Parts: sequence; C-alpha cells; structure tokens
Amino acid sequence: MPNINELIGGLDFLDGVGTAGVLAYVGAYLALQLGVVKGDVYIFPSVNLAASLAVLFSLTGDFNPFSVTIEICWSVISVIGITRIYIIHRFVRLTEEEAEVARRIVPSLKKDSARRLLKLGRFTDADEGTILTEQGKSVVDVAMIMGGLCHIERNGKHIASISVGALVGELTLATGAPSTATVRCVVPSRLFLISRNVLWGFLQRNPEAMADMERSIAGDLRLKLTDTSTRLSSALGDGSTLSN
Ligand SMILES: Nc1ncnc2c1ncn2[C@@H]1O[C@@H]2COP(=O)(O)O[C@H]2[C@H]1O
Repeated sequence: MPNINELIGGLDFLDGVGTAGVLAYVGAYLALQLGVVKGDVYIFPSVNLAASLAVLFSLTGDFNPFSVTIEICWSVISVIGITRIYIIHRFVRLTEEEAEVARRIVPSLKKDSARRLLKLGRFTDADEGTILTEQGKSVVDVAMIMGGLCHIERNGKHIASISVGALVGELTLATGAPSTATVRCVVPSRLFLISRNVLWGFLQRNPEAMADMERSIAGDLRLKLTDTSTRLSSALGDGSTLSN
C-alpha cells in the first residue's frame, strides 16, 4: 500500500491544480453551511468559479465528459451569480424614503430584496385624525411613521405619543391578535404602510428579513416601554404605587 509521501510524490501539476479546486469547493460549501459566508456576496460565487476552472483545467489531462459538463455548468452559474450581485450593487437604487424604511426595518437585506418588500407596501400622506389601528380590532396595515405625530390611546385615554421612525402594529404582527391600542395621527403624517398579512408572508419566506424585523421591533419596543414607564412614573409622582 503506498504511503502518503508516495501518493503526494505521484501527483503532477494538473493533479495539484485539481486538488486545490476540490479543496476550494469543499471549503466554500463548508463556510456557507457554517454561516461564515453568505451565498449572495462576491466571495462565494468567486471561489466556486475559481474552483470549477481549476478542476476543469485538471481534467485536460484526464478527460471525462461528465465531469467537464458539471464543471462548465458550475462556472457558468458562478458567473451568473457574480453578474447578479454586480447589477444589484450598481443599478438597484432605492429612493431616500425607501432607503429610510429599509434601514429601519430590514437593514441587512440586499437592495433587491428590500425593494421587493417595499413594493408590497405604499407611502401615503395621512390627514390629521386618521386612525391607524383600533384597540381590540385586528391590525390591517403595519405602519412606519416617516413624518408627523401619532397618539396612542387606551380606552379613549391618550397614554403615549410616537413619531418619526416608530412602528405601528408590530405588537400583533406575528399573532394577528386584537391590537393593544388605538393609534391616531394628530397632525398630517407621512407613513409607510404594508398589509400585516403580506408583511408576515414575506418575513416567513425570508428568514434573514425576519431576523432583522425582530431586532427592529425589539429596539422599537425598548423605546416605547422606556417612554411609557417614564410617563407612568411621573404620573405616579406623588409617591403612590400601582396595586395589582
Ligand atoms: N405604550 C405604547 N407606546 C407606544 N406605542 C404603543 C403603546 N401601546 C401600543 N402601541 C402601539 O399601538 C399599536 C396597536 O397595535 P399593536 O398592538 O399591533 O401594536 C401597537 C403598538 O405599535
């Protein structure tokens, strides 16, 4: 049985290139599975392209039609991937408002995916008095406030105010449960609206967007809770406490 030195010694230049190609393939795939690289950044298709060309080159010494076919397909698919990423970087543009929404709710989404999400919703100017959600009723549209001011009302009482950057309807996004408050625009407001069902469907099909959205909601909740707790403690400023 040949030992390792004899095996390595028996490799010629083409074998060496082929081996490097195989290692690159396996390394890229392992990195993808470990989450070290993503499939939609340049590095993954580039390494795959280099690997397929290396293996293709090594096959010139030992022709095999099936291996050559798969390597050519791999090279072509890698070039398609690289071209797609280039087109997204170079040509997909978001308007300022679109970019603001994308940064706020899905900051790590690629521009083309963010654009797909944004196309599912709409920007609108809401008049003073517009009601965005009604306490106890299911939320129809989740909103992001781009400009203006809204009041949060519980049982007809104003309990908090939200403005630019705040989300509306996020608390019941996942469950579709009755909304926890009535939200009313108290000045003309600029909004981004997206149907709750449509948004939820998109998030379920896009785990990366779901993770982003969960982070955005967590950040939003932190601000809202802090604000509400501050209001509550100043309302109880006379030293009284809430009884249960
Ligand atoms: N205390 C609060 N501060 C800020 N916003 C709130 C508060 N309570 C409810 N909301 C918002 O009002 C929305 C009503 O619908 P949701 O319960 O889905 O999500 C809720 C939040 O977006």
